[in-house]
Amino acid sequence: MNIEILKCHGSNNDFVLIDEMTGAYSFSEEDRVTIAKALCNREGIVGADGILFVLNSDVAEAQMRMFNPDGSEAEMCGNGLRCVARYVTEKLGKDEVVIETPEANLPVVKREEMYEDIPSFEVNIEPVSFSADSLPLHSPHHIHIEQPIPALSKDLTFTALSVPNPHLITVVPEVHDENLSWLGKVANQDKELLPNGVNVSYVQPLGDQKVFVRTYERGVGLTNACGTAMSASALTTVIVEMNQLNEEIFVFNRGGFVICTALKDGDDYVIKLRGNATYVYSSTIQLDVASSEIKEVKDRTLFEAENHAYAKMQSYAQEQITL
Ligand SMILES: N[C@H](CCC[C@H](N)C(=O)O)C(=O)O
Repeated sequence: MNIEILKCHGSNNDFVLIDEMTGAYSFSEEDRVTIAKALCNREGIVGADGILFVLNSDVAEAQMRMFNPDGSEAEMCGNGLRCVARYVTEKLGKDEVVIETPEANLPVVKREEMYEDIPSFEVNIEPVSFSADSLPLHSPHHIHIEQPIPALSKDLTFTALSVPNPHLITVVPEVHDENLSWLGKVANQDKELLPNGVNVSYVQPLGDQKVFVRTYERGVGLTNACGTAMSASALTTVIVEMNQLNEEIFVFNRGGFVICTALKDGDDYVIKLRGNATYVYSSTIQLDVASSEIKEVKDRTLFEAENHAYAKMQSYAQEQITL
């Protein structure tokens, strides 16, 4: 089958967006898993941290379904939702729409530039829960805020929350990728402790309302950035009184930076995630579902200007981390 693809990214957490609103495709659930594994494969011709299927919705302007490279479907994807927000708002000629996701219909809005020539999109990250059952995390504690998890580490403490995909957050003085990789693998292998797996993030404080976040993503591994993890990390820094509620928190990552704001609505938290939604290229892929073989059947259309602009924003972000 031929599939039109749009390669895009949020903070260099990159995705393949496939528009099903046109009715051109009728993917089975098996097709979605095959497409995710084939197109995300970094040894293949495309390579990505996930697939964003954009579908029609009965309850919102569009629906997003996100699949990890291992074929698993995630409840939510923050960087991906910004890319879908840009795609749907531009397609419908609106600045604000609602996107249906598995556990919530989320408002998304086009915001002003956050860096020279980088328009920003702001999305709601919710529902948020600190209940261990919401991940699920099988633990003697109902709530984990800076609590040890002996099965994972003898000296780190963790905050557990779902947004609504599952996250473990730990604050560290310095980020070491090899330690995080090991921790992420152990956490995602222990199906007794975390039956649905988990995204694991290190948070390094950088000063007032500024953090660096590095994430080992469930179903992927280490990525440049994880939108839901950066949001969960920002909220965690508020809960542990490192940063302020209702104030912008600049979350730096390997791929750039985003701006998170944690808000409280009664007993519920919601996190506003604001960041880029950059297009890299569009193309047409021919996929043989039986063999999972893919080949490109059209020359790529490159979005060179916006990638040039984004490269400048990314080097600005790298400078902030080393300051
Ligand atoms: N790996 C994540 C899904 C993608 C989330 C991430 N790319 C984001 O931007 O939030 C999970 O399985 O929960």
